[in-house]
Amino acid sequence: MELGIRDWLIQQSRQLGIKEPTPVQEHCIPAILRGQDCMGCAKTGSGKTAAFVLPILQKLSEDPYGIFCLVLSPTRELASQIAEQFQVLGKPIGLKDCMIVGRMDMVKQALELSRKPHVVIATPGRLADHLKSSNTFNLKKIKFLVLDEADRLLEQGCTDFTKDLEVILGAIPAKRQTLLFSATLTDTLQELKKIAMNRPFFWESKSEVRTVDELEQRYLLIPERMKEAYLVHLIQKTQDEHEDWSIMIFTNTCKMCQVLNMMLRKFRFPCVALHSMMQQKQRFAALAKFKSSVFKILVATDVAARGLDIPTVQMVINHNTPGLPKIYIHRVGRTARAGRHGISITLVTQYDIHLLHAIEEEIKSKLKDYPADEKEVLRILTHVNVTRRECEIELESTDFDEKKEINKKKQMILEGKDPDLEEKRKSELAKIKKEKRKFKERIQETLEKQKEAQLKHKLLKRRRKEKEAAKGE
Ligand SMILES: Nc1ncnc2c1ncn2[C@@H]1O[C@H](COP(=O)(O)OP(=O)(O)OP(=O)(O)O)[C@@H](O)[C@H]1O
Repeated sequence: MELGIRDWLIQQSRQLGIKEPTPVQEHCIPAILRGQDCMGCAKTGSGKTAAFVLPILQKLSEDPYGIFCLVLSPTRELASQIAEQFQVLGKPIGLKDCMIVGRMDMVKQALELSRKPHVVIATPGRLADHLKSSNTFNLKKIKFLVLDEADRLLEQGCTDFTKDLEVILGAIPAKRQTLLFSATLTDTLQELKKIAMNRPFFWESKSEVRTVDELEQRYLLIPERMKEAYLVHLIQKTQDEHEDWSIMIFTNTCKMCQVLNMMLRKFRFPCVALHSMMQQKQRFAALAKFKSSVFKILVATDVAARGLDIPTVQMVINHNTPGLPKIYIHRVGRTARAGRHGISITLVTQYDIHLLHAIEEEIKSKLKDYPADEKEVLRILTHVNVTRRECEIELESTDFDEKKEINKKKQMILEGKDPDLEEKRKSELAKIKKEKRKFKERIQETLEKQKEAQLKHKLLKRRRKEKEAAKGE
């Protein structure tokens, strides 16, 4: 590499199969080494992680101290993956890293932080908790702040990181290098520019199409009640036709994820689930089993949509059409990475056609129809639907929904809210809304009655006039 990267790092990169730089690396690494802030927007699987890990390690090797760099990631699994890249590439300099993510032992983490690791890789919530509760470490001397999946960290999705980011940004020095990366930076560009304060070097891959050429993108227009039968059919077909295969299935809720996983297991498919209602240890274990091909199917919610790099994944199936094109881009980006081929199949019902159009408009490419064997799907339809229903009943008999409520309450407590008060507030709000709706309906009714009366009155008047006119004649 002619990018100013030292020999030891080049040697180390080779161990990861990194020989020639990808475009995002070619452009961003020199800028980072020059000391500039950097915003890199490049397609999924194009090597954005090494684009920041390599120059940071080089700078660290020139002046090693802790805590030198802070990396923020939206999910715990992605944080763990970034930590792995730092560990492999930073081995020759004896890199000390530390991962600070939620639902893992906080005391152990505090101890690790106090030992001044070179690099801290964290999810915002847990790091903010440590900053608020502990004085055994500080981030006042960090040289680098990295926001991986930067747009996700800034948007107000179901997990809102903005408050935690405020705490973190308040704890780090203003004089630092800020590096922001994602495959979808453009929506949040202005907010991101505020975080990268020193007129950042901005690099975006030029291609019009937002997904990679090696990805074959298909859709299947089907009725809602046939989704699972198609899913089973697609998996069976892949299993029959390929010796080496691996599929990621994305669903929209934790419950659906759990039901599909149970159902596919009943069909003896080797699959595991990954969603936010699982214990963190289970989550890491599920991912490890999928990565090592012990299980060939991962059924996941969008917690696995961004950043995860599992080279063996050949197929992504969207069990639901993503409501946001951005989510689609990240989901299908779990396959066809680093120049490999891959296929994505999105299940679209008659109610989701507008979503499909929005996706096509955003990615600047048309999805093609997938030719499925409908007869085969019809043959298994009843069996699949009965099995699915059985799994739903089975799940309902467990405390899955209850756990969800408990998790919600826990989250509220962490946010400093009183769950009971919140509950009351919600039900009162619902009551007020209901009353308002009733009031509106009553007004509507009265207006309609008035209109009707006016019409009747007009009609009578007209008839009377007509009668009088007739008499006059
Ligand atoms: N220069 C390179 N040559 C070959 N492979 C590379 C190179 N750089 C990175 N890779 C490999 O490409 C894969 C994808 O890289 P990475 O996970 O960094 O992608 P990404 O751009 O961050 O994707 P996403 O947007 O999905 O997070 C990894 O397995 C990585 O080891």
